[in-house]
Amino acid sequence: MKKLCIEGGKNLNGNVTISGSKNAALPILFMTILTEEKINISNVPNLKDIDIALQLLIYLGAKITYNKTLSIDTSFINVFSAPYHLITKIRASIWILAPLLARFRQAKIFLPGGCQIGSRPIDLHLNGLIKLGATINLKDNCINAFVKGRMKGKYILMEKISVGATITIMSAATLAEGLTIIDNAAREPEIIDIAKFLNTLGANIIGAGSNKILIKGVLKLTGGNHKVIPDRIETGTFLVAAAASKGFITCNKTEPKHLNSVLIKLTEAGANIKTGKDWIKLDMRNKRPRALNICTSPYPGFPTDMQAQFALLNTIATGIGIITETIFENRFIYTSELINMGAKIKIKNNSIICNGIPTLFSSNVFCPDLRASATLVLAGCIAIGITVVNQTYHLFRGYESFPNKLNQLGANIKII
Ligand SMILES: CC(=O)N[C@H]1[C@@H](OP(=O)(O)OP(=O)(O)OC[C@H]2O[C@@H](n3ccc(=O)[nH]c3=O)[C@H](O)[C@@H]2O)O[C@H](CO)[C@@H](O)[C@@H]1O
Ligand SMILES: C=C(OP(=O)(O)O)C(=O)O
Repeated sequence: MKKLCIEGGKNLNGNVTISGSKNAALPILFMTILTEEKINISNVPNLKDIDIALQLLIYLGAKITYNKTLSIDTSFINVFSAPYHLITKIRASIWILAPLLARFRQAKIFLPGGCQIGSRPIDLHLNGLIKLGATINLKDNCINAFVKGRMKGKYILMEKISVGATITIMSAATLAEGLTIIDNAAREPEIIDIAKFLNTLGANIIGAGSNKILIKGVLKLTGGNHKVIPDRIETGTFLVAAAASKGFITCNKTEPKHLNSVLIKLTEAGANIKTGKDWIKLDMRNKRPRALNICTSPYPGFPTDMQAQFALLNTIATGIGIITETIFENRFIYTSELINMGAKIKIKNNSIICNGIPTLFSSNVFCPDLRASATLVLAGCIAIGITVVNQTYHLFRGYESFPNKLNQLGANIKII
């Protein structure tokens, strides 16, 4: 596995172009199964997770070509089960289940993979499908699902807000008979993008972005074109890169509206922020951040996927900051690596208390998950000395050209 060797002590300054959203592109790719007609998708990020999703589609029989835009033709799909070695590599593979079930009335998949940041059950996905009429058997980590005829629209009250389960139910309900109402739905921008994509194909979805989504099932979807939204978590990560390194950055091709809660916290930390239609500028030159208190929550709250990056900001801030994680129960594994770099962090229940110090020192660190990987790379960029970042598999799952983009901002990262 690749390692990164980082010479630290750098200010990160300049312009960065934000890639398409991983967490919007992945479900959209699997939803191409819902139609027999050709679909063109642009702004798909070049990531390991996307490669795996495409391999899964190809395994099922899809024909895929790429020329700046991904063209996907799923009319040839004739396999309804997916292989263990692919499905278990990514969390997003769960989203193959509902489209197969909706179009072919059957699917067989293993439990999905993804970041090990908690137990991450899939009960809400499966219960949603069962409510819509599917029969599901779960045995030996394998899900066997089938349905007689079309699924039937229902009122579904989500007992917990889940991005993934909201997407599964939207997907199934699109081709179901009658009206489905998802109450207490996730409100993330990725959900809005998915609804926009499905509506382009002829679906009838309203309310995405609110906590109640109404889906009137249609018999068939057509083909169409879609451009994936910018990656708000990649944007937030680069803003933290500049804020933690006393830098000045412009993130281009992004969507400032999707980052409200993150921008509020960066401003509270002392950053000077300006936004335009598709750009965000952050200036933190000659300033140490002020420590922040943060509590993660579903959108529009502060994203759990930005928790680790902001913990890094607190490590070198003035004062004491408390970050509380409410979404995943095991998302602080990376803190031991930051402590090895000198950070003063204590874990108490689902919070980390950080006493800011002026600088971190280099170390040999190991990446436990995706956002932690990016955080440890940024820590290496600002620490004194040479940091070696090991286990970078997760980093390349979710960030396009991360070392290159950082090097263009003045970092010195070598892939070894
Ligand atoms: C590929 C992708 O888009 N991943 C994102 C997605 O993950 P993912 O879709 O897995 O996250 P969810 O929103 O579903 O999870 C939220 C909470 O609900 C729980 N839960 C979820 C499903 C279920 O059936 N039962 C259940 O109990 C989870 O364990 C977690 O505690 O949203 C998370 C929350 O914003 C992000 O951190 C991930 O980056
Ligand atoms: C947790 C994440 O990804 P996944 O759900 O794919 O594991 C993430 O994107 O931060």
